[in-house]
Amino acid sequence: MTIEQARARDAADPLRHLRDRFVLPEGVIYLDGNSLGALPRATIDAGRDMIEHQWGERLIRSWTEGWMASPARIGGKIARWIGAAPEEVIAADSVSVNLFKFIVAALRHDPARRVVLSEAGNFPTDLHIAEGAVACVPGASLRVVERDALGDALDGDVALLLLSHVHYKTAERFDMGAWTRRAHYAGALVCWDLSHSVGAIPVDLAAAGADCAVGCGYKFLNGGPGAPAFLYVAHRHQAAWGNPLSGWMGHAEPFAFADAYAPGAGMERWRSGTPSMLAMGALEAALDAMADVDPAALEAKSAALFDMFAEAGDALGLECIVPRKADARGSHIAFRHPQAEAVMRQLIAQGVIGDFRTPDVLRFGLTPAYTGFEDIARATQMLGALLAPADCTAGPASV
Ligand SMILES: Cc1ncc(COP(=O)(O)O)c(C=O)c1O
Ligand SMILES: Nc1c(O)cccc1C(=O)C[C@H](N)C(=O)O
Repeated sequence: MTIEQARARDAADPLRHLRDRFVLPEGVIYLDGNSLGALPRATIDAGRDMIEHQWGERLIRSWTEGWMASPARIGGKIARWIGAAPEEVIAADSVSVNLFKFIVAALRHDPARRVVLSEAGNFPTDLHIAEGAVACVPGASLRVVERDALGDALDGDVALLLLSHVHYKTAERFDMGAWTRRAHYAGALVCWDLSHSVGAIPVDLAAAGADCAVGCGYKFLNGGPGAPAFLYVAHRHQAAWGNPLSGWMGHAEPFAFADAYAPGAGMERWRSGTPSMLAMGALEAALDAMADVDPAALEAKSAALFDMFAEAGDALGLECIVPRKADARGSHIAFRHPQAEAVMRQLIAQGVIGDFRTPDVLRFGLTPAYTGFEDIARATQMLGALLAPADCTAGPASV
């Protein structure tokens, strides 16, 4: 596709106006929103208000003027992105910390089952945290198997199946409904890590019958570096499950300053310590900036961006490691290339920001809210120029 054709597609894109809601630096084609989302313009003013007014002027009064309620309020704003009811979601801590909470909670919930099952090659923190969490629970162990062996490994010992909805490297998407049903049939609970799906493709935890989920605030939700993550617990489990990181902010009455812990109602118990309010404010501003956007429209745009990139990749002879079927993948494209690291370094030096993932993967995030067709046309042209073998037959540029 020529640059002119790509521009025409951008002009016809019903989501094109969303791009203006983000700060996108001149001279940069940003294809890494699946790692760190771009800065929403609204976050700048919200950050100023948070610092100058809420912190600077209102000082400690802000805790009762909105800060204490913000994890649940923000959770309620995330709910629409994941097919949850507002009171099933809360913003808190990091994905890593929240995974720990759920793994220990699930193991405690059913003492007859001692195994946490996950996929080999899952995002490292999921496996590392699971390794640490099972070590805290007597008799528990972690079972890690290849994707095609998950079904057989889902036996009567499994307490929790821990899966990333979209794989961070290959973008493969699990069929959430089918795998949740399989886990339930085996008597296990499921925890979905939504880090690479939330904010880019529709997620429907309720329709899938999911038990619990965690997700990231700084990728497609654009909440800023180190943004708070979130937790989801289905209504039906909320009363019975407990947070092993039982900090005072998750207490039923934090300001009763009691010695003994009593869990807060609903999702409140999944809080642990004091939230970072500057980070909460940035995440909330980002969610508000996208509150009118339909996740299905984002998915359709993501698919169109993917197809354009994949076609260009085919023409360059690149090996795409992401499924071609739109409903079997997330919102990035990735190629295997023997010189992936060097190629990505050069691309970044030229202003095309994707990333390299070991050992040989070139990865490009497609953030439907702000990535344009012209971005893809230019990025793939630059990629093609880098990959083209040096033309030894050509003479000097001028004679
Ligand atoms: C699937 C997945 N889970 C978790 C994380 C990150 O966890 P944390 O926010 O705790 O660093 C990432 C990316 O960093 C991820 O891709
Ligand atoms: N969280 C990150 C960070 O603090 C530094 C660099 C990258 C990240 C990431 O988010 C990595 C990302 N989850 C990935 O899919 O590779």
